[in-house]
Formats: sequence, C-alpha cells, structure tokens
Amino acid sequence: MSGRRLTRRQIERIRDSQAQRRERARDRAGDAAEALLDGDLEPPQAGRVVANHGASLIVAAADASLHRCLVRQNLGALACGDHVLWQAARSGDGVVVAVEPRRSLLSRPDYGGRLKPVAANLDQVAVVIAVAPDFNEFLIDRYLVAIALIGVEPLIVVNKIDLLDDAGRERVDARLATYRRIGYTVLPASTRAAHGLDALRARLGSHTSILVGQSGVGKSSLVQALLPDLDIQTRALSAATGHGTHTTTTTMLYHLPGGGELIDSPGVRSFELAEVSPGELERGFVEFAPYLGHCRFGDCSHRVEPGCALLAAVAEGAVDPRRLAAFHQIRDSLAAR
Ligand SMILES: Nc1nc2c(ncn2[C@@H]2O[C@H](COP(=O)(O)OP(=O)(O)OP(=O)(O)O)[C@@H](O)[C@H]2O)c(=O)[nH]1
Ligand SMILES: [Zn+2]
Repeated sequence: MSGRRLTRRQIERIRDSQAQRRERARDRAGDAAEALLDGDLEPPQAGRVVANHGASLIVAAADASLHRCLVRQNLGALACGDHVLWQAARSGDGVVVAVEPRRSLLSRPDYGGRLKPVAANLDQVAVVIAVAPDFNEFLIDRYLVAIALIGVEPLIVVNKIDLLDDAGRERVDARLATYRRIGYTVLPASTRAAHGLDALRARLGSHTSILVGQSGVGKSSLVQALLPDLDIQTRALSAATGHGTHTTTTTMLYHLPGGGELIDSPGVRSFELAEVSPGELERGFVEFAPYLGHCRFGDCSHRVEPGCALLAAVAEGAVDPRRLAAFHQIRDSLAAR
C-alpha cells in the first residue's frame, strides 16, 4: 500500500545507498578524467568552448576541428565562448587545463538560484522584442541595466513588424523613441518579411553576440535567418558531443557568415539582476550619468528630495519620467528580495 510509512531506519538505509551510488558515479567520472590525464597528452593548445553540456564541453581547435573535453576541476564552471588551453589525448578527446581571462560574462541563476556562467567574451547583447506578444518597457529597462553592468554593447531588435500597418509602426516608433534618444540602436525587423535583416547582420558584424528576450518574440527564427548553415553547424556540434542532438538545451556558439559569432542559449530568457547595489543600478540607466553626484544629498533616492538633479532633469524634459519610474521600480524589487 502506498500510504505505508517507512521507519526511520529504512529511510536512513535508502539514503545511504543513494549517497553511495552518487559517490560511485563520481568516482567513475573521476576515473575517466584520470585515465585521460594519465594517458599521453599532447602539449597544450589554444581552443574555444563552442558548446557546454555541463559535464563535458566541445572545444574548437585552431583548425576548427571539434573535440569533446573534460575540465580540470580547479578551473570552475566554464562558459560557451571561453578561450581555453586544452590538451588532446590519443582518442581526440581532451582536457581543458586553463581558461583565459574573460572580457565579459553573462550568467544566469540555476535551479538552486546560484549564478552559472552561460556566455563568455561577448561583445554585444541584442534584446529581442516583438509587437506580438507586445513588448513591455520595464522589461526592456531591466535587460538594458543587466547589459550595461556586464559591460557589453546593447542593441534592441523589434521583430514581427510585418504585423503592423503604417500607423501601427508609427506608434511603436513613438514608444521606443526614448531609447533612440538615449543612444540605443533600435532595429525594426521581420523574419517573415525578411525585413531589417541586412541591418542586423551589419550590426552583428565580426562581433560575438547573443540574442535574449521573452518567449515567442522570434529569437529562434532570427537565429535561423542569420545562419543559413545552422543545420550543418548544429549537426557537427551534435556529432562531436557523441550523444545525438541535445541542441534544445545546450548553449552553442555558431559562426556567422559575416565573420562574427552568435551564441544561442535557449535557456537565457532574462538575466537576473542579482545583488545590484543602488549605485550600480544608477549606472545601468546610462542617461542618468550627467546628473549622478549632483543631488543635494549624497544618498538621494531621486524621489522627493529637494535639490535632486535627476528630478530636475525630468522636469526639464532631459530625462524620460518613465525611465526614472523604472529605476525606482527595479530598486524597490531588489530591496524587497
Ligand atoms: N509575423 C511574424 N511572426 C514571426 C516572426 N518571427 C517569428 N515569428 C513567429 O513567432 C513565433 C515564435 O517564434 P520563435 O522564433 O520560436 O520565438 P522564440 O523567441 O525563439 O521563442 P522561445 O523559443 O519560446 O524563446 C513563431 O510562430 C514564429 O513563426 C516575424 O517576423 N513575423
Ligand atoms: Zn537625486
């Protein structure tokens, strides 16, 4: 009967055997790594992490050949896009022995809430929004703050504009005018009407980029439009992993025809603004910069204080009141955690 209670003794026994099983599995993984490490390894060579499965990685060598690699434990978690040193074993598999300093890193929380690196050495992050499902300015602001704090170039792509008539496009343009005024690039696009894709390709250029955005905005459709040989690249990566197509859950780095790279991470929907201080948050609103440090009170919250330089900028029309409201909203949500 399913309702029967187990005795504490039985529970302990089950727990012990589970722990032992886990231990044995760890030992086996360790043995595999040891065997690889003990074998004749070639001298270290440069490579790039192009797919990340957690336990094993795919590293592209300088000659573009793909190698499944284990990672020396002391290196910590690696990310797609990492530049590494690795050593090949006779099997062709290898061991990553060093990781180069990253110029940027995008992380996201795992199920336990701990930040895990997803994409390294990015140059730009494209926030993809769409006219259906309709976009939300506050969400765009959260993305832009996160991107500013990572220290990479932001870009806003407005997809599915084929769904709008001229009046509709004007309305969307007006809603996004603030972002253009601040200095953000806003690119209208349609994967269906093949509109705006050349401008997007030009902007991706020879950089390393990633697309982020809510479900259904058309990220996958854009990736397909930008990568004519997506299937070939995906198949090569899947073959290298040795366990079929795991492409729906794996972060992968693809080569753009224009020379750049696109990291596609199905898991990256939004970044968490983890542990952002008020000062960092202010810096994430890039148009606030000229006013920061000019308020009468050093700890000004820019809400009601007399002599607040930001409130004055809003009154003058230099700063969009909706952006200041977004700042307060994000600050409150961070404080409430
Ligand atoms: N009208 C129109 N529909 C589009 C366009 N691009 C994508 N779609 C449609 O929007 C839906 C979602 O597209 P996806 O590419 O799967 O969106 P996604 O952002 O990758 O979604 P997730 O995988 O859930 O994150 C699909 O039905 C697409 O056919 C476009 O330019 N115009
Ligand atoms: Zn102030």
